[in-house]
Amino acid sequence: MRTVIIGAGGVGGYFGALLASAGHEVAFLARGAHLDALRTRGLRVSSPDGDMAVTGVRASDSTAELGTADVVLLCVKTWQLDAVLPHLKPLIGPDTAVVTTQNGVEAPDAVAAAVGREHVLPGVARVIARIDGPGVIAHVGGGVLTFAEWDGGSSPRAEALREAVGARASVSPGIWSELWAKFAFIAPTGGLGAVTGAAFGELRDDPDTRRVLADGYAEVGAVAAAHGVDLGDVAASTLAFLDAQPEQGTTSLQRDIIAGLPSELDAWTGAVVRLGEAKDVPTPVNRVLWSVLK
Ligand SMILES: NC(=O)C1=CN([C@@H]2O[C@H](COP(=O)(O)OP(=O)(O)OC[C@H]3O[C@@H](n4cnc5c(N)ncnc54)[C@H](OP(=O)(O)O)[C@@H]3O)[C@@H](O)[C@H]2O)C=CC1
Ligand SMILES: CC(C)(CO)C(=O)C(=O)O
Repeated sequence: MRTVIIGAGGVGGYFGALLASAGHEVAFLARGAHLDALRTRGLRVSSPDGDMAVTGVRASDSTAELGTADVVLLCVKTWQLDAVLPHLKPLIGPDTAVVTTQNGVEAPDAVAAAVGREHVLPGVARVIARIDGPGVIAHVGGGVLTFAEWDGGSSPRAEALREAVGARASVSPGIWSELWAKFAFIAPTGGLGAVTGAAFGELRDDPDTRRVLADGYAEVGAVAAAHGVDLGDVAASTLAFLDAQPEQGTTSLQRDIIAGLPSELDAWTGAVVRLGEAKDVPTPVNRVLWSVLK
């Protein structure tokens, strides 16, 4: 299988290294010092599951140099998508699958507008990984890529990708519920975490912030329902998920905002408000978080 990874960061570097280590042909779109390091020293991933080192890496800052792919793993941040999408065309053959990994629920539509819906496999990345220096990725935990065809079905190309990634991949008929369920967790938790600076443990233990989170999760559930996705008692299930996370855990949104870096706020909290407005669903908790953070 020929895979092109768009964005060799935490997600792209980790899953790219997994595929390359399993003997698949992998090429990376990268830039700057990271690109130089990939070309000269290769890609290294430190991981509690065992380190990976990929040498002889094919990498470029131009998709035109990478050629068509069976699978494109799209691994840039949401705010970097607009710049990348017009450059996907050289990678797309008749049956190419573009798998989205972005947090939030809007990336599949944005990619479909650029390359055609028939090429898009909505995906969810459950991993904690980050760039630790040029050519180096730190994998902290998790590591499962879930995806499906647009309608939740499987296909020969989805099965081929599942086999290529191995135990760390699954094809899910509930891919849209999975995307929305993760969204229900990250947007309110990320927003409240960014406003307070508190980690998961403190947010869930304080009865007041716990209540704010429960209300924020329920709002995303109502927005999801209005968009045709039933998340059930999402406040209860998402609080249970939060309770199982490490006490010191935080979201990337919180870390990026507090560090003064560009963030995915628009695709997380902003999207809750926007998608709620589109269906006349009030989202007061998320709206306050959005108003403060933007
Ligand atoms: N990291 C994680 O653990 C998880 C992340 N996600 C989601 O996955 C997505 C990717 O996140 P993550 O992997 O953390 O992001 P990273 O910032 O680690 O990686 C993105 C990479 O793409 C590169 N890139 C962006 N635009 C271009 C371009 N035009 N040309 C070449 N390279 C480019 C960036 O380079 P540069 O640094 O130069 O901009 C960077 O190396 C996000 O939507 C995130 O929410 C989901 C689950 C977990
Ligand atoms: C689920 C979580 C919190 C794990 O890193 C995440 O996806 C993020 O922070 O972007």
